[in-house]
Amino acid sequence: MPHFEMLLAELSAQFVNLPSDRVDGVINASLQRIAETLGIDRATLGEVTADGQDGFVTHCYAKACIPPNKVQSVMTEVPLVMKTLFAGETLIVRDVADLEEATDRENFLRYGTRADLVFPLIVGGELRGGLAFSSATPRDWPERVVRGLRLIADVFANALARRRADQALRESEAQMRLAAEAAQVGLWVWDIPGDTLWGTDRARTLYGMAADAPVTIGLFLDRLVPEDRPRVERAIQQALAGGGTYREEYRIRHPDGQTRWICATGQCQWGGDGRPGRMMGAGIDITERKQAETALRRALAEIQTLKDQLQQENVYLRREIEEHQGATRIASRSDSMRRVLAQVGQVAPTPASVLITGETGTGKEVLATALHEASPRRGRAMIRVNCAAIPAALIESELFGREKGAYTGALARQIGRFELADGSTLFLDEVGELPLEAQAKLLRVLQEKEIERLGNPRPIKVDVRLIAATHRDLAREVAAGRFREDLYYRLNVFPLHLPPLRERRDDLPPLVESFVEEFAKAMGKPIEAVAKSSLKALLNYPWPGNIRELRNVIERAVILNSGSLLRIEPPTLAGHPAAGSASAAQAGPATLAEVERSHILRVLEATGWRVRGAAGAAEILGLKPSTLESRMLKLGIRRPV
Ligand SMILES: Nc1ncnc2c1ncn2[C@@H]1O[C@H](COP(=O)(O)OP(=O)(O)OP(=O)(O)O)[C@@H](O)[C@H]1O
Repeated sequence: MPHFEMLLAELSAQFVNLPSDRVDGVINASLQRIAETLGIDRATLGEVTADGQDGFVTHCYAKACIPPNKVQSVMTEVPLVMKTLFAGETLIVRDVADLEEATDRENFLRYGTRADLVFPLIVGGELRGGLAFSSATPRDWPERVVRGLRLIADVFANALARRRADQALRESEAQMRLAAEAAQVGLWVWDIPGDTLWGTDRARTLYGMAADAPVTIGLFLDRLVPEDRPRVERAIQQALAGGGTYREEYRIRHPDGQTRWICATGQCQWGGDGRPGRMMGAGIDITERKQAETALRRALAEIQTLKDQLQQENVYLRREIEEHQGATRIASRSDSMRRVLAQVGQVAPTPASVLITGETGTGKEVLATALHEASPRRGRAMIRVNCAAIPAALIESELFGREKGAYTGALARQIGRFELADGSTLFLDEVGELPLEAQAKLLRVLQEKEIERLGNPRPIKVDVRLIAATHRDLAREVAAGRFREDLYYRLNVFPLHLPPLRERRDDLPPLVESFVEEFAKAMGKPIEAVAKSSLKALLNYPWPGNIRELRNVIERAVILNSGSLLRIEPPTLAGHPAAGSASAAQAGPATLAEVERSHILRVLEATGWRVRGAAGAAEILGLKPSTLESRMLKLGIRRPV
């Protein structure tokens, strides 16, 4: 074989299985060998840009007599060459001086070229570049040389195409890796016949595998939490048996003892022999999601339990209320009470706020209960708050609730009474005792129909019907600056006044009858009637403690009575606490409430009715002033006027 053809055969052989990172070097060396063999001054390879619009020199060999070709834009510098190449043809120029195309001619001469041979580099029908052989003097290009160089041009074109494809693959692999890393996805490939598992760094971290240690499927299975293992093995078997895909969530126990939840997906690939060749897949750490799910499930279970409890409590409370109501059914016969009850009938179906006024013990709470029970909200329990019994500092959190940590000592979240009463009725007893700041908040709730828990400015909508009660003359309290006028008007939309018992003596007989029946039944006493003289005495007594006092008197009488006729002694006015000289001994055996009342009275008298401060009644009794005040209210103790 002639020398040139042998060279071409040798060069072509070098490109077989040539790693892509060596292609450039071998092309450069080949260009030099060809140029030297054929006595050519310069050999240049240019590649078309990715958009196919231009080209630039990428490989070049030049002898000393001719400078390397520095063409930057082949489109503008050698348009004729490019036109020929795009047509898929070879440009053969014996003497550049004969070229008609001036641009090409001038630029060829500028680069010291007098003769040129240019081959298109075509892959898959697409022009990828050009291979040019140049001479500093005019020369002929024999057919044998042209044929041989065209062959080598094809070899170069294919090598460059392979290098490009390799590069693109590597880039896309790098991008995928980057994306997988960014998404914290671990990629793995299981070579099934060789039983080796390859994984990205992330995958190794996920599965707790050392960076360089070889991994087999057995090692992976050993890492599984034992209860998850059979399920994962089954899923792998199914994928290998033909299912193809695999998706499982399982726990991996790391060598350092920690357990992580992993979600893995995989795809099986079969080899030419029809057997599973490899499985490729990805895994992500879902520990946090799983923990959140568990916490949510636990919370839901807790909510369910609480809901059940609440339902039970509700049933219990309703029964309690019904029983309680049975005992305090409103006994009345007087015209004034009938009028009040008629008003209750009118206002009950509406959502209007109601203000009940009346002396202590006249039955304000009983009336509020009756109103709620006659309203469309009767299906839910009425929520009660005694404003006098709650220390001023706590009243707001009691009414509106508070978030955990709203203030020092607020250890848990507290639902306020307004929220509890949502959809029902809130009974604010002793509303006149509400501190001014709490009054302002109450007014806002009534206007906006939403509350804000302490420590959380997010408003919560509530639908609450308000019934307020007070033994005070609120108009006077407003005048004295102790009660907000605007709140007073808001509450006083529908006022109900309960007259004292002394002004509705007609109610006394039914009340006596009702209490006697209640206590006789509760104590198992066979009482059939009340002595007429007793009834007369009761009617003559002014009842400063109102119905509560009457009830206590009857309770005591039933306790003391033996036989079927009940004798009731009304308290002597002189001995009445409100008269200021209580004497338990004088009144004979007394109920606990009476003993408590007379003791409080004695202390109050001794302190000149001073409740608060050093040596005040509260301090002597070892009670908080607010507690003492609320007890005084309950027991009907008032400073004599
Ligand atoms: N009309 C009535 N029929 C039967 N019992 C009544 C009636 N009115 C009041 N009572 C009873 O009298 C007692 C005092 O009533 P209640 O607590 O409703 O009064 P109050 O005006 O709210 O008192 P305070 O102002 O001290 O809170 C309760 O035991 C209640 O059951």
